[in-house]
Amino acid sequence: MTVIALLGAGKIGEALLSGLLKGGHAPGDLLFTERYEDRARELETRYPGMRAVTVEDAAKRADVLVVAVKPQDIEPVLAELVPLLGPSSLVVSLCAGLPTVLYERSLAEGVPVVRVMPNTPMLVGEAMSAISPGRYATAAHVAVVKELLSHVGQVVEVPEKQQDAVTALSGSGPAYFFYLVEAMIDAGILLGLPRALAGQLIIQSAVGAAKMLAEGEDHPVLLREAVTSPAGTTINGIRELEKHGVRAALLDAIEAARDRSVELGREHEH
Ligand SMILES: NC(=O)C1=CN([C@@H]2O[C@H](COP(=O)(O)OP(=O)(O)OC[C@H]3O[C@@H](n4cnc5c(N)ncnc54)[C@H](OP(=O)(O)O)[C@@H]3O)[C@@H](O)[C@H]2O)C=CC1
Ligand SMILES: O=C(O)[C@@H]1CCC=N1
Repeated sequence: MTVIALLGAGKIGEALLSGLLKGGHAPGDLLFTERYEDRARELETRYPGMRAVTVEDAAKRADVLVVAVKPQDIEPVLAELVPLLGPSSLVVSLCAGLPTVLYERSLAEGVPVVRVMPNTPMLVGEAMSAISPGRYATAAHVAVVKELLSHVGQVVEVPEKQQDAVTALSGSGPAYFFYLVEAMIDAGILLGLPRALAGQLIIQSAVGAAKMLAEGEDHPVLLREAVTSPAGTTINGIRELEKHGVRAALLDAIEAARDRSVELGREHEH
């Protein structure tokens, strides 16, 4: 089985480890590095068989090194990796905004790098991951990464220049859905429903709507129209959403997220 080492096991790193375990990956083939002992012990306890290792060990033993630190923390990680990696290594970066060229400039010549933007639904095997090979990554490297990520959800390959937009849409996307659900549960509270009931009503509605969308039988516009009866309740709700500019707010929000991804890349240009 492919040995995977995660450099930085925070939220997305843990989601990947947990998703791979659920997908049948052997815990002994999953390694991770962590800055703090306490976090390392916490993960080892939560996922028996999985081991915290040093960066050196990770580089020696892993077929795939997955970088999952915050973009702001990348420099020391790269500095540690420089003497450890060569063309037979494979680096997968999950970091928002960081281009493959940043790695290629720092690491030894020929080290293959694949940039990936996943999302946290990896935890439940429903990730959307977009992958882009860097300069030294071959079709075989791409196939390895695709296979790996296919255990935790869907995978698409995109040109690297689309990764900032992808990050804004599917990388950050789950947060926007959670935010909407949270706001709708509050609306239930406003209308006098108990919180647990409001939660159940909205979450199951979200699951049902997501399933209809995923089955792809109809365009979202048609699905929405089918709920919107003439002179009914839904159109009154929609009028308020339009009045408050929710569509424009979503366009602006996702554009702002894209801009931040571009900025994160620029902050590490030099
Ligand atoms: N969260 C998400 O939904 C997504 C995140 N990403 C990307 O994944 C990366 C991680 O994000 P996220 O998981 O949210 O962030 P977290 O801060 O939760 O995770 C990063 C982890 O890396 C650890 N770390 C930092 N430096 C080192 C180091 N030198 N060696 C070992 N571990 C280190 C951090 O420790 P400490 O806590 O001590 O700082 C932390 O546990 C980011 O680059 C982000 O852009 C991509 C897609 C989705
Ligand atoms: O907020 C972030 O920067 C990360 C990248 C995509 C989702 N979370």
